[in-house]
Amino acid sequence: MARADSRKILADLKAHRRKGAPIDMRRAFERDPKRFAEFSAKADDLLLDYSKCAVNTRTMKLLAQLAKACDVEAKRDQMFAGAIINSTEQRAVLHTALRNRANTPVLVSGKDVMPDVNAVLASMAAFARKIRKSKITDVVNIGIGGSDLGPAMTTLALAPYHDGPRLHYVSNVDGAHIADTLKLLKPETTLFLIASKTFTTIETMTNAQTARKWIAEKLGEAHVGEHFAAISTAIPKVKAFGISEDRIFGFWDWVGGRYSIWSAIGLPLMIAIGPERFINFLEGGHAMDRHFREAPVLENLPMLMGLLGVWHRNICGYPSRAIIPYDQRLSRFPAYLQQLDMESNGKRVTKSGKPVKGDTGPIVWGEPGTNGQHAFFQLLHQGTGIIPVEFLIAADPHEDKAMREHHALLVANCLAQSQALMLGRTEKEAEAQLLAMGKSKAEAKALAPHRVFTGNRPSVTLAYRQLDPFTLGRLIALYEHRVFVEAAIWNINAFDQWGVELGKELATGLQPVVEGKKGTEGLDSSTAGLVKFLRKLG
Ligand SMILES: O=P(O)(O)OC[C@H]1O[C@](O)(CO)[C@@H](O)[C@@H]1O
Repeated sequence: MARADSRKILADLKAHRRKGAPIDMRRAFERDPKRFAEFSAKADDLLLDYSKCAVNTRTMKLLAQLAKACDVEAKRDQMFAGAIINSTEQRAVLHTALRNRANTPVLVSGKDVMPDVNAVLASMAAFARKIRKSKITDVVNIGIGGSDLGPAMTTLALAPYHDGPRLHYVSNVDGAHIADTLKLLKPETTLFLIASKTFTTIETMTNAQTARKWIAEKLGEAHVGEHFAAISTAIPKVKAFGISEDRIFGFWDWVGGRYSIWSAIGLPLMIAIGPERFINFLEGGHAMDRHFREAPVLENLPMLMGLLGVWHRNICGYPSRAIIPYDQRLSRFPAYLQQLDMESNGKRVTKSGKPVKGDTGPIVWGEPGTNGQHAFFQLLHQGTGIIPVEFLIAADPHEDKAMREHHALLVANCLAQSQALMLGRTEKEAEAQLLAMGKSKAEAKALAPHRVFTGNRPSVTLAYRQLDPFTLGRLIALYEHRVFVEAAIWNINAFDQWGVELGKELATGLQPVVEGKKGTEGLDSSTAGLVKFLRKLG
């Protein structure tokens, strides 16, 4: 089908919503005891419950038609086949090859990439084993964006499996970050991993030079080599920094930074949890790839999440979505998804450079539950706008039986929040409750509006057995593919990030002005005023 069909389906979806699809969820649940069964799907033991979204059978049928009209399945197959789908950079997009545990050939310009993928994985494993057995007690990953968020988030998520040296992550160019980290370390037992796809990112290079100076000052220049290793696609630049070839772990231009946790960028995680568990993590990603390629659209978790994302963004007009893991170890997952989602789909032109009609990526944000409940949930429940929520919850915690009470409370809270968003509380119910609490009729009437919850607010819940390496791999791949599905429908390129360039260029120009080596002439008066103010106080 052509894109004209997709415009027609979008119009049908809008009409369908206007004319009152389900859409009172409370009543829909009362009427249909099978609602959960109809509007949930599983990939093995990973469950997506989307019955608490205001959709019905026709909504899902129209959304499936939209996926067809936008050729989502064909585009997916092109990605897996190594087609040049990152059109502005003329690159294939093959992070899936990095976790291709079936080891089937994956061709880029006619060449199978799997032998190189396997070779890097083997050298990472040998290095990780060596470090895990060595005197190294602390490993510091210096990187930013995709060269930081993935390993940092996964190291925290897999804390129960962490039996290697301590891991530290330094990303910010703010000297406070590396200074506070170095204070915790002994140079003799510290290894620095410099992680940068391009090996030009100014934050990473500045931190790397500071770390290099620290080692040289404390141990002598001759010892620098043994305390550094690097992860990059730019091997000559790494060598010029002074890191020997046997300590460089490469990857390829067909791996985007925010999709690179599966590559050598995952080395710190591998050092933390060991190569075998890292392979389990890759296997999880691969299992989700198979599900994405094989499951029919309405049983396919990434397709469903992508389609619901489009429903909420384009049909319902919700500008943001909240990610709330009821899993403390996923506390950096929302930050990780911010880069994955917003750097991929924060685009205003289509693949052919024309302005997009309608909206693209929403604002993604979140915090772990239950903490968020005591901070911003007020707005989720009673604010004037609607924000779809994505809850994540494990069935089986790692903590021992003595702490089961914690988990029961965690689960109860997670389920209660999605229930409250959906059910709400009417004014009549609020009044009745106040009367039962002993308030007078007049008091109940006055207070009731403050205690009303409009309800009918959408959420999905992702439930899994346990946050182990395999499941974490599945969850990350699920979100990657959801971003892909949305981009395919919006017809945008999810794999470039030109939007980060302008600020970088301007910062380079401003650095000498801030340092006082250049005057403020020609700058806008706000920037000039701020420079002067900061220079005076600094
Ligand atoms: O790994 P590099 O090349 O240092 O880049 C770090 C990050 O910077 C970005 O290019 C954005 O500035 C991200 O896409 C990337 O993950």
